[in-house]
Amino acid sequence: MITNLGEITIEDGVIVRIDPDKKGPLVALPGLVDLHTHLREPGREDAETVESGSRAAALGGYTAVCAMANTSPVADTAGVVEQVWRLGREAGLVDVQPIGAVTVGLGGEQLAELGAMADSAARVRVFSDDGHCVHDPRLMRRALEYVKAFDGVIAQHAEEPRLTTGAQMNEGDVAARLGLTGWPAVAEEAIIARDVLLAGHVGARLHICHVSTAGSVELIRWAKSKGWRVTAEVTPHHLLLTEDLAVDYDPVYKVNPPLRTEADVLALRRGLQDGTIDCVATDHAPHSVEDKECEWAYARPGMLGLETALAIVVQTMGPQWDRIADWMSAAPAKIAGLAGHGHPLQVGQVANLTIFDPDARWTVDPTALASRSRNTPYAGMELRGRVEATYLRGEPTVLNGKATR
Ligand SMILES: NC(=O)N[C@@H](CC(=O)O)C(=O)O
Ligand SMILES: [Zn+2]
Ligand SMILES: [Zn+2]
Repeated sequence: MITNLGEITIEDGVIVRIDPDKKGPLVALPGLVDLHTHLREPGREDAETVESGSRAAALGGYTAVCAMANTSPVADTAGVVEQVWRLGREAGLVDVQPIGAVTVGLGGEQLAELGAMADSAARVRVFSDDGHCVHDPRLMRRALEYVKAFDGVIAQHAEEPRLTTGAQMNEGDVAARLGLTGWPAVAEEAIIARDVLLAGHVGARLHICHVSTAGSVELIRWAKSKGWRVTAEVTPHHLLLTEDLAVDYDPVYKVNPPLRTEADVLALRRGLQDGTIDCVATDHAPHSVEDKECEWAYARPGMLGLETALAIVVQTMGPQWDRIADWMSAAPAKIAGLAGHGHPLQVGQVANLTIFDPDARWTVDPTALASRSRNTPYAGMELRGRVEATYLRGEPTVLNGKATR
């Protein structure tokens, strides 16, 4: 089959020709890769399934997503990660790469069978207790030592739980005014400081999930200057939104780590621009209506991200297409060790790609999203730029802004 996308020609799933003079107004990017997605299956299929989340991902321009382990049962054995991997293949909309839990049941007490997950059909290379912090420093050290043997990586949700008990939003003036318990920046920074030291000591790879504070950016910059193998991600929402949105107690803005201050947002953008932060990851966190549309204190933290990520990154960082290809495709593919993803658009490469219309305007309608949940913080917002088409190994998963299956 030969497909002609303006300047790019695909044949049998491979890019066979690029004619720069045929370049039109649309932007072609390598298929996006999300390092941090919650697909909720098994266990919370009411909020999302591998299939619905895969469709949301394809519509957002993704060709691969890494599925977080905080499912029920937890993805802490070869059996569960293989199940998620198989469900991803059946859905066939994106490559679903399971992340394995670091500890049994995310309990933080006993290492999970990391080697068995690595050797399974799912070939797990990224391990995370996301949702929870691997709190015990000795266990963290052992996890880093263990994955070093097969060049795996520990992705840490950096949150010192003793400093965030009962926390509801960023600690500061706004929380004080609203009467909500604060989640201080130091709770994130203290764990990052500890873990970059551990990663340096062990010589293993550490990845920091959803970096949210200016101080965290400084610590990661310092760790990288030491030559330690540390990478980091930022979410689209932490690049745009601030704590002030909590004023009306709308729990759609409740998220972990919390939305921070304008100064943090600007530091995160600078950190991404100067390479301190390696990539953008969505932390797509679907939650059911019961879990989300209730009082702030009872609502689960988390927001949708897959279908809006690219437009938000273009809005916050500008149309720097080569950098965006790095932040949202090459860098996350490299961190996750995903062969066949993240390569530049060149003749001879597998045709995983995204066609983006930078001028299309659309209004986010939570009920029109492919996700089974509707907890988007961008409801009613007009966004500029939309994914027109997504190709996975040359096959369209999205055409004219609609999923093909
Ligand atoms: N980000 C969130 O607020 N929630 C995530 C967990 C997490 O990423 O820590 C979830 O699983 O809902
Ligand atoms: Zn997390
Ligand atoms: Zn998460």
